[in-house]
Parts: sequence; C-alpha cells; structure tokens
Amino acid sequence: MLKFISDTKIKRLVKNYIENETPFQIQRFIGRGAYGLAYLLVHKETKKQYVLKRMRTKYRGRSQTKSKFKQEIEMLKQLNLPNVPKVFLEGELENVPFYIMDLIDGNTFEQEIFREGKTFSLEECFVILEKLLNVIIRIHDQKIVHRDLRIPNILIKNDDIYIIDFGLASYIKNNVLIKQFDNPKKLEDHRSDLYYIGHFLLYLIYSNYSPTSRKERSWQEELQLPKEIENYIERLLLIGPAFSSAEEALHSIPIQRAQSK
Ligand SMILES: Nc1ncnc2c1ncn2[C@@H]1O[C@H](COP(=O)(O)OP(=O)(O)OP(=O)(O)O)[C@@H](O)[C@H]1O
Repeated sequence: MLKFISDTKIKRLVKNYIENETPFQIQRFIGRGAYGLAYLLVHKETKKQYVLKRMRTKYRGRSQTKSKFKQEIEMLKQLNLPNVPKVFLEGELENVPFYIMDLIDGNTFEQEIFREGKTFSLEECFVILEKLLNVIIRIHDQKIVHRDLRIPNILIKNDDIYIIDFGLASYIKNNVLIKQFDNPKKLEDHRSDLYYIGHFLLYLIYSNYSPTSRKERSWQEELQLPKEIENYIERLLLIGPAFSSAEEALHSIPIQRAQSK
C-alpha cells in the first residue's frame, strides 16, 4: 500500500522538480483529462513553449493505469513523427509519472468548429481527411492504433494535421474478430481509428450544415451527400464493408481533387 499523498503535495513536488532540476518553468495549467493533467511550460533560455503531462495523483497506486500512462510515453518516443509531439524528458515523482513534450501551437478541431465557428466545404473536408489518413498510416505502420481520434485530439497548425493524446492507444493485434456487440472504438486494429475518422469527417461536414427540419433524422437523410461519399463514410463507420487498412481508405477517397493534392 502506498502512503497517502495529496494532489497539492504532488503538484508542489512536480513544480519544484521542473523549476529546479530542468531548464523549464511552469506557465499555466492547460487542461485535465480522465487520467492526466497538462501544463504549459517555457524553456528558460530559448523561451520555446512545451507541454508537461502528468498522471492524476489518484491513480498512483493503480498499476494498470500507471503502465498505460507509461506506455503512452513509450509510444510517443517510438513514433518520432513530425505530426506527433516529441518527448523531451520523462520522469516519476512519488509514483506519479510525467513527461515533457512539444507544444503543438495550433487549434484542435473542437476549437476550430465550436470556438472559432469554422466551416468546411466538402472539398476541404476531404483535403483534411487525406492529410489525417497520411499521418494515421505512418502510425499504423509502427503497429500502433490511437483509438481516441476525436476532435479534441486532432490539431491543425499551418494546414498540417497533428495527433495528440495516446492515452488509449494500443499495439495492433492481428486477426481481431469483430463480434456483433463489440464496440468498434475498442478494436485493437486499424478499424478503431477508421471508425473514429468516420465520425471526425461527419463533424467537419456538419460544420457547414444548417438543419432544415426539426425532425430527428439520420446523417444520411440530413446531409444528402453524393452516393459515393455516403458509401465511403458508411465503410469508415463499419456500416458498410470495412476498409482493410488506412491506406485503402486513403486510396478510396471519393473526391478526385483531394487525392491529387
Ligand atoms: N502537445 C500538446 N500541444 C498542445 N496542446 C496539448 C498537447 N498535449 C496536450 N494538450 C492539451 O492539453 C489538454 C490535456 O491534454 P491531453 O488530451 O493529452 O490529456 P488528457 O485529456 O488529460 O488525456 P487523458 O484523457 O489521457 O487523461 C488538452 O486541452 C489538450 O488539447
């Protein structure tokens, strides 16, 4: 049994460690998720900003949550891709793991759509989709599936797409069988990410949609998309036959201009 330590004490320990033992300084708290807390840091000399993520104190005695948090760090280190934050430093204080990574100084799609009120034409949606799939292919190539590709975890900065928060990611398993009642989000293969990407695409498309009726209708009825686009989204959402890979999903994009960009 670990002895009780309050969150305030951990916060102080982490702050002291960062400010006395590393070249960084904590600027402000950014956000809280199910398992972690994130802070904005600045490098004292270069003035470049970074992000510190630490596990929530209440999980320090939970070995499963702790190893998942550490797996997130390992995956980010392994990926080493331009569209995924790089890890600069990692550590553990009183059984609370933490790490420092690049700040992606852009907007999440949640911010773009709901804070900035941005709208995306169908063509723009597919240009973004193509970029996203290109990043996801590189992640899947390293046998990692993100499994949480929601609008707060996908960022855009200077027209480039970035992926954060590998807290629910897993290593890809072969021959995963999908049973009738399985939750596609939890699948440990490419289909989980493609399923999330289907929902992501619908968020983008809906940004440009104004309801014409108060009646509750399916997205197919509301959006009235060209048949090949509807079929494509249904395949991502596993309503139609699943794509065999993110690569197949990329090559099957039903809008010609997006593919040739
Ligand atoms: N590298 C980064 N660059 C910019 N913002 C980031 C970065 N990492 C995290 N954030 C922001 O910090 C906040 C929390 O981060 P994140 O989503 O990784 O953790 P979390 O939601 O706490 O994760 P979990 O669900 O695993 O507990 C979010 O608002 C996110 O947008």
